[in-house]
Amino acid sequence: MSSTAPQPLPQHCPTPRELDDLELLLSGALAPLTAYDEPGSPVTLGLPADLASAAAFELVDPEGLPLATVTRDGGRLVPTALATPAYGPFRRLHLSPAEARAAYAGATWIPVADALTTTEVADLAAIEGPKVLVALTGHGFAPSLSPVGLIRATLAAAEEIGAEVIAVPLASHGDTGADEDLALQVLDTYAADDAQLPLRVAPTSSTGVREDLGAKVAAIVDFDRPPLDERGLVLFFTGLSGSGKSTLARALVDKLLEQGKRTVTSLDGDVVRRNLSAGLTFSKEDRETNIRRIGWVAAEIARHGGLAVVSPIAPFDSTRQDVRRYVEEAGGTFFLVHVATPLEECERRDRKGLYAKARQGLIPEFTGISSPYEVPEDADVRVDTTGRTVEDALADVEKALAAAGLLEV
Ligand SMILES: Nc1ncnc2c1ncn2[C@@H]1O[C@H](COP(=O)(O)OS(=O)(=O)O)[C@@H](OP(=O)(O)O)[C@H]1O
Ligand SMILES: Nc1ncnc2c1ncn2[C@@H]1O[C@H](COP(=O)(O)OP(=O)(O)O)[C@@H](O)[C@H]1O
Repeated sequence: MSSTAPQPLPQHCPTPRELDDLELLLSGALAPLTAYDEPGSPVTLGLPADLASAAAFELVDPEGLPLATVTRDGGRLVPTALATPAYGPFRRLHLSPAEARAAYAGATWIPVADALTTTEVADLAAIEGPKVLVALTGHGFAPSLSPVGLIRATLAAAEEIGAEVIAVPLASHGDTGADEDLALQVLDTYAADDAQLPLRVAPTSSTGVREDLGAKVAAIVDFDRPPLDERGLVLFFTGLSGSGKSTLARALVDKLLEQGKRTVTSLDGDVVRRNLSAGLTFSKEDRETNIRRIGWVAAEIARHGGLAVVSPIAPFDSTRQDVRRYVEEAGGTFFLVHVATPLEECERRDRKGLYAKARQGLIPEFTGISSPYEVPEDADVRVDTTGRTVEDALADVEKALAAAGLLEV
């Protein structure tokens, strides 16, 4: 007897940008777009190689909840809703165009992509009739505030204006022109024939903290985006084995603890491999897993305004970029220190005798010998420790941190 049980569809968890797109495709907010990968549209879906030719698959959220099935129609990837996420702050404000029109038809529709100033609040309060502030909370669209910060700031302004607030997670697609066009299209869908105002803030500009904010809005902005030197910070030391990462990181951590201004979490490469990453090898895949784990923990520390000092080899550029993204998405600052001590000096030091073993072929895939190290081109500071004292080399890092307004040691 042959089994005829249907095979479950393969699953894929999209990026935060693609998840925002999914919500708007399904709610009708991106009309006339109803699918990913329409010709000429920035609303695309990246798929792993194993799904590149799958006829159908499921999109799941990061917790594994199936949100939609996707089928192919020519080159288009057409989603059909399975579930609507019921969680997330201010979910009740995520109205589809149909829901929003049922509630607020006849209003003036006002897109908001940053905290509103007192002048803007006064101008908007002077507009006659009902008003709806449309907070554009999608991934990367309003980069000066987090999505929840933007909604909180908009709600505070709305109280003074006498307006309603809805949240529309329109994401940035990395192209200002395309972003503005999509914003216009989305607003047209919500406003239909009602009055609407143009978008005031260039969507992808990081405007920093705006001047002239009312007290309530300013307090929300301060909480959401504290000054640089109070924000979460991840100091990421990368470099060859023996370059001096741990020594510099440890010296810095000690100074910070003596100073007593901030709490510090240290995630040293060797130490992490004995606990968080126990059992991982030095294959490319396992190294990437190791660095992403470190990055994930460091980003959570940054989310709470903490300071994490991490010092793995982290030989691959793309994984370092992933960590930068995790940290920045958590509202923290990522600061990359390349401990650029040359291989010859690291090998001369050979503190643990590993280079000698690697040269004899006793340790496979050894960084710098039989496994690559991709030199970072995005380092905030580069330090070659050859012939220098620890204090002297560390001073370069401290100067760069101070110059960036991040930390005074
Ligand atoms: N094959 C191979 N290649 C490189 N390094 C090796 C290897 N095997 C063991 N070790 C020891 O492990 C430490 C590096 O671990 P990391 O977690 O920092 O490496 S990675 O970021 O995952 O590439 C590294 O420690 P550090 O000297 O502190 O860098 C080495 O002591
Ligand atoms: N200026 C310097 N900064 C950091 N380490 C130095 C310096 N000069 C010499 N060293 C020595 O280099 C070695 C670096 O080892 P370590 O800090 O464990 O490197 P890594 O963590 O990159 O593997 C230590 O023995 C340290 O004493």
